[in-house]
Amino acid sequence: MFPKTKNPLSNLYCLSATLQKSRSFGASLNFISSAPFSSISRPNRNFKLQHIHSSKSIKPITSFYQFSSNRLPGISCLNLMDSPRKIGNSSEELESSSYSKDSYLSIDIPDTDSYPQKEISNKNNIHSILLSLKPQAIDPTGSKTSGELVPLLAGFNVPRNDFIFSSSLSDQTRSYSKSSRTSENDQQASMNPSENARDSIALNSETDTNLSNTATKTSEPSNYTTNATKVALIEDPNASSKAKTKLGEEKRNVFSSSEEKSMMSGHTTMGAWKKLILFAKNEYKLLGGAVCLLFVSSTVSMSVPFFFGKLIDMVTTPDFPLPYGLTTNQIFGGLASFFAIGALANFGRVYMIRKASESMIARLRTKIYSSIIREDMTFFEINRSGDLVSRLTVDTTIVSKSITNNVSDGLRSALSVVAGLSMMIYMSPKLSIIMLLVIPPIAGYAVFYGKFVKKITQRTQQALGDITKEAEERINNIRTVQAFGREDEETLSFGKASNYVYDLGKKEALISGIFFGSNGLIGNLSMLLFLGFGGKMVMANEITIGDLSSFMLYTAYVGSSLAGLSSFFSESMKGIGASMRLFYILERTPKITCDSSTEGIKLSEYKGHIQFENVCFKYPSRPDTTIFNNLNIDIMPGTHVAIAGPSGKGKSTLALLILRFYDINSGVIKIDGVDLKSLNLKQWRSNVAIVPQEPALFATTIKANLLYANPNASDHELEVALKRANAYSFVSKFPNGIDTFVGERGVSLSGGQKQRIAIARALLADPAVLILDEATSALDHQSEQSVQQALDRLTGSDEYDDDELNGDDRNSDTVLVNGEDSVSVTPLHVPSANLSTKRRASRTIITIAHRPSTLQKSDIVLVLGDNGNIVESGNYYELLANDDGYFKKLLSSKNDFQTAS
Ligand SMILES: Nc1ncnc2c1ncn2[C@@H]1O[C@H](COP(=O)(O)OP(=O)(O)OP(=O)(O)O)[C@@H](O)[C@H]1O
Repeated sequence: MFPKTKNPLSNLYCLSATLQKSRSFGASLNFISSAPFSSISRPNRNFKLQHIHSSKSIKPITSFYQFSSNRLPGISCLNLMDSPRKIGNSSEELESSSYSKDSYLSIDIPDTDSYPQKEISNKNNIHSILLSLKPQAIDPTGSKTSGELVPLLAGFNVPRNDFIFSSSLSDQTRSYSKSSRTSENDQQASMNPSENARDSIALNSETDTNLSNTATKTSEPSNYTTNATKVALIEDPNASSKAKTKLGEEKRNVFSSSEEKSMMSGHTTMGAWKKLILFAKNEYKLLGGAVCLLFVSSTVSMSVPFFFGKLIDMVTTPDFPLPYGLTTNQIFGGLASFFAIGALANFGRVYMIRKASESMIARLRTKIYSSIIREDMTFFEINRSGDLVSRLTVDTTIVSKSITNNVSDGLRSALSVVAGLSMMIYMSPKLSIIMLLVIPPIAGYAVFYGKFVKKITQRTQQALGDITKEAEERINNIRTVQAFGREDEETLSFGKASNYVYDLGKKEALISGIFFGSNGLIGNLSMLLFLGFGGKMVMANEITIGDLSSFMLYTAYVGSSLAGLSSFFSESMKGIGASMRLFYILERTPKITCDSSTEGIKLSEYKGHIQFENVCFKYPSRPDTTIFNNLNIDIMPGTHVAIAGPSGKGKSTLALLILRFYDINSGVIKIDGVDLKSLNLKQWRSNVAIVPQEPALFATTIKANLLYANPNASDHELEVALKRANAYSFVSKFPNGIDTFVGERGVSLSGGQKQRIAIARALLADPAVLILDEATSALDHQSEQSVQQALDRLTGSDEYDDDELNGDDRNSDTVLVNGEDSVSVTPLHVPSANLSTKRRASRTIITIAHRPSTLQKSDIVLVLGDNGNIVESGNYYELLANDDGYFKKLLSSKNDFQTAS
C-alpha cells in the first residue's frame, strides 16, 4: 500500500516526469506520480534544470527547459524554448493535447534530431525530472492524500498491497514509473486545476555543484524540505555508474541511522575491546588452553633457527664438538621429535581457537537475533531487515574471529618477535642494532594502517549491509520488480552499490599493498644489511657461519611476525569496526518490551473491554503528523465494533495501538479498566489476534503456520479451524494437504487462500479480542464472499454450529471460491464439544472495514474523521439514515470507500 500522508502545511506536490526517448516522437514526458512538498506556495519563478554531461561536469540547461505557469493553472508546464518546432511552448497546445482531457499528462517533445547537437547529447542522459504541482490541480476538493494521488496520477492500478520499496516516496515513484505509459491507461484521474493556483507553483531551483551529479538544490532551502531539494535529473541507466545519487551519498555513512550514530559515537576502541573480552568469557577455558599450547609451539618454532645454525656449523666444521656425547643421528632424531611436539601443540592451538571462534559466533548471533526480535517498531522503521541480517551474519563472524583467531595469531606473532629479537641480541648484539632501527618505522606504519583499516571496515560493513538489504528487499518482491520491468535498473543500482564496496575494497587493497610491499622491502633490505655486516663479522671470526645463518633466519621470522602483528592490529580494528554495529543492537533498549512474562499486571481473564481516553498519537518517525487527537472510544466486551473512515485516517493505527506496538503521546488506553502500559504485554498480546490487511505467512507448511498461533493445537483442532475459515476445502485438495509448503510469505497461495489461512490461525489463538483489518480488501468478489463467510463465523454473525463440522458440513466445501473448490471433500467427524469448550463465550471483535456488508453486521460503527477523532458513531442503519452525516457521504464517495456490498 502506498504510504498515505497529507501534511496540512504541504500545499505543493511533486510531479515526477519521466523523459524517455521514443523512436517515433523523439522524447516524451510522462507525468507519473506525486509526492508531497512541505512548502508554502511561492511566486512564479523560473525553474532551472541542470544536466549532467557524461564527463560529469554540471551544466545548467535553463535555455532548454523552462517552467511557465501563466496559462496552466496549478501546474508548472514545460516549455521548449530553443526548439525549432516549439511543441508544447504554448499552454493552449498542452491543454488541448493532453492536460485537460486526460487524467495524466503526456507531453510530446519533438524529435531530438531537431535540436542542436549539444543539446541532444545533454538530453541523452536525462532520465527523469520532477516538476511541482499544486494539489488543487489534481485534487480540487483537497480531500485526497498523497497516497491516493499517486495511483491517480500514475494511471495504473496500484494493488492495495502493492510493494513499496523503502526509499522516499518521491524516489519510489520516480524509479518505479512505467515510463512509456499512454493516457489510455489512466481511467481514474481527473484534474480540475483551479485558476487561483496559477502563480504559485514554480520552484526556483539552482545548480548546486556540490551535490551529487544527479541532484539540484533549491536556492532557498529554508522553504523546502529535503524532498523538495531533490528536484532532480536522474541519469540514464546507461550513464556512468560513478555518478553518486543521494542514496550513494548515504552509503558513505558509517552508521545506518542518526540514532545509531548518537548511541555509538562515544564508543572508544579500548571500551569495545573490554566489552569483547568480557563477552568471550564462555570461551576463556578454550582460549586459555590455546594460549598455553601457543607457548609450546612458539618455543619450538623459535628454536628452529638456533638449531639450524648449530647444525650448519656441525656439518661444515669437521671437528665440531657434539653436545652431551650424542651422535649426529641422535641429534637429528631428537630434533625431529622436538618438532613433532611443536606440531602437536600447534594442532591443539588451532583446534581450540577455531572451536572458541565458532562457539562465540554462534553465541553472538543468537544474542543479536534475540535482541533484534525484541526491538520495538521504531527500530524496524529505522533499520532495514537486510542490514540487520548482514549484522547477524557477517559482522558477528568478523567480530568473533577478531578476538579468537586473530588474537591467537597476534599473540604468536608477538611471542615470535620477542623471542626472535632476544635470540638475535643473545647471538650478536652488534648485528641486532640494525634490526632495532627497522622496527619503529614499521610499527608506526602498522598503527596508521590499522586505524585506516578500522575506518574502512566500518564503511565496508555498512555498505555490505546496504547491498544486502537492497538485494533482499528486491528479491523478496521480485514480482513487483519484474512486473515493472525494472530488472536492468535494479541490476544497475545494485551494481552501483556493489561498486561502492569495490571502491572501498580498492582503497584498502592499495593501502595494504603499499603496507605489505614496503614491509617486504624493508625486510629484504635488512637482510642485505645483515649479510653485508654479518659477512664481514664472519670473516673477522666474530661469529660463525651457523650463527649468521641463524641470525638471518631469525630476521625472517621476526620480519614475518612483525607483518603478522600489523595484520593482527588491522584485523582487530576490523573487528572493532564491526563490533560497533553489534553493540548498537545489543545496547539499544527497546521503548516497548514484550519480553518478560512476569513484568506488569497479569489479569486472570481478559474480557475485552477497550477504552481510549483522550488519546493523542503521532508516529515517532513522523512527529509532525497527528494521527489521533484526543480520541475517545469505549468498546464494550463482547461487542463487534466496525471502524470506518477514509483511507489514511488511522484505522490500522488503532489496531497497532491496541497491540501496543507504539506508545501513545498522551491520554490512556485501558484494557478491562487497566492502563495498557502497566499490563503484562506478553499476556495481553496472547489474548489478541489480528488478521492483517496483508496476511503474513511463514515459508513453511500450512500446518506449521497454523501452529504458530497455538503450538499445542491438535490435528483435529487444526482441521476445525480450517473449516471455520473456509479453508479446509482448498487445503485438502493440495497433494500434501495441510503439510503443503506455502512458499516465502505464502507466495504459492492466492490472496484469498492466504487470508483464510490467516483467519484459521487467528481462530486457533482463541483470542479475547479479535482484530480484522480489512481482511477482505485484496480479494475479488468470490474470494471475498468466501473469506467473509469465514469472518462471519468468527464474528458470530453467521449462525454456525459446531455440529455442522460433523459430517454434513455445510461450510460449503464444495462451492468455494474461484471455481477451484468444486470437488467435494470427505467430511470430517469432529466432536463439537471439543472445540466448543475452547471457544470463548464472547469475544470483542474490531473490524476495520470498507464494505457495507461487513459494517452492517457490526453492533456499532465508529467513523474516524479528518481531525484524528471519531466524528460519528452508531448502528450502520442509523448512520446511513442521516443524509448530512459524514458516514453517508463517505459511503457515497466511491474513491474513498468501497461501496460494493
Ligand atoms: N509506521 C508509520 N510511520 C509513520 N507514519 C505512518 C506509519 N504507518 C502509517 N502511517 C501514517 O499514519 C496514517 C494512518 O495510517 P493507517 O494505516 O492507520 O490508515 P488507515 O486508516 O488504516 O488507511 P487505509 O484505509 O488506507 O488502510 C497515514 O497517514 C500513514 O501514512
